[in-house]
Amino acid sequence: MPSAGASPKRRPFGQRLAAAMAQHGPLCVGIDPHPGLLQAWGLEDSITGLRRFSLGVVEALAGHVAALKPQVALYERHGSRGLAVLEETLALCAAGHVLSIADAKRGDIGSTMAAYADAWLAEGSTLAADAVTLSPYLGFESLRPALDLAAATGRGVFVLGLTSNPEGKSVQHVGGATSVAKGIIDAVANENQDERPFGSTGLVIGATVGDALAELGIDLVASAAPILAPGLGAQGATGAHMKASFGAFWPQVLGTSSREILKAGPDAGALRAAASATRDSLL
Ligand SMILES: O=C(O)c1cc(=O)[nH]c(=O)n1[C@@H]1O[C@H](COP(=O)(O)O)[C@@H](O)[C@H]1O
Repeated sequence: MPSAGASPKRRPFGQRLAAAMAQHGPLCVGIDPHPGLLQAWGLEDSITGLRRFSLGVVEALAGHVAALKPQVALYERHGSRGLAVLEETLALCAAGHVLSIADAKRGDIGSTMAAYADAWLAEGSTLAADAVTLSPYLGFESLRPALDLAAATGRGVFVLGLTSNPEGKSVQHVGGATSVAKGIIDAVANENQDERPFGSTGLVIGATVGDALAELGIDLVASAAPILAPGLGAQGATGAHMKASFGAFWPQVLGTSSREILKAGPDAGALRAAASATRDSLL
């Protein structure tokens, strides 16, 4: 069983991420083993294919990018053996000294949230990553067990603020100048007080949000949050779009792209070249 009370053995996630971004540039590569990508790599949609794909991505990119982000759903669809491959993938990230972000998008009532926190953030959990994505739409405070455990173990979280999908607006933009998303971003700012360059409570703001930050009057500098920005590549956003959308908040932004880079595999050199080209578009 994971041990929630263990003392931290590592620097806070926000500091470790800032160092990784300074060393490798502001790119995270998502590990999204879609059936079509497995096929394109010459692999079966099976546990063996999932394992070869996942370990191949980590082996190719550890030491070359700031972070890797396995998409948990694509392991869950293979059942318990898929989760075992995810555990192996996270362990290989740790061994390769590349930060891991488990894209699990967890969010539940507080008592259940504590169990999710144990899975993704506790010492001794085989699923623990350096950070996990969380959904705050049961109320930001419902995330408290995960926020507290991340702080205790030197891990981080990325809380959904403005998501990259077009449907997100129907919830997140509600309220205009006092939007639902702004309330979440203010709550994140409260978690990161006095932490610079940024704290360990991050935000997800889609690379595809266009003018939404300006329209909603959102100040990301005040949040002191690292910003995970998906939507780059396969969802249509480019580095130029992102720089226009984020403006003065750019130093906080960690772009993340999955399919656009993964389709360059399985050759490790081709994967690295695709990641480098995307990273360079963010510099
Ligand atoms: O939390 C995420 O990473 C996420 C949030 C969001 O708003 N939009 C979004 O696309 N994502 C994830 O980022 C990845 C994007 O994959 P690509 O579109 O292939 O680059 C997927 O795993 C999504 O689940």
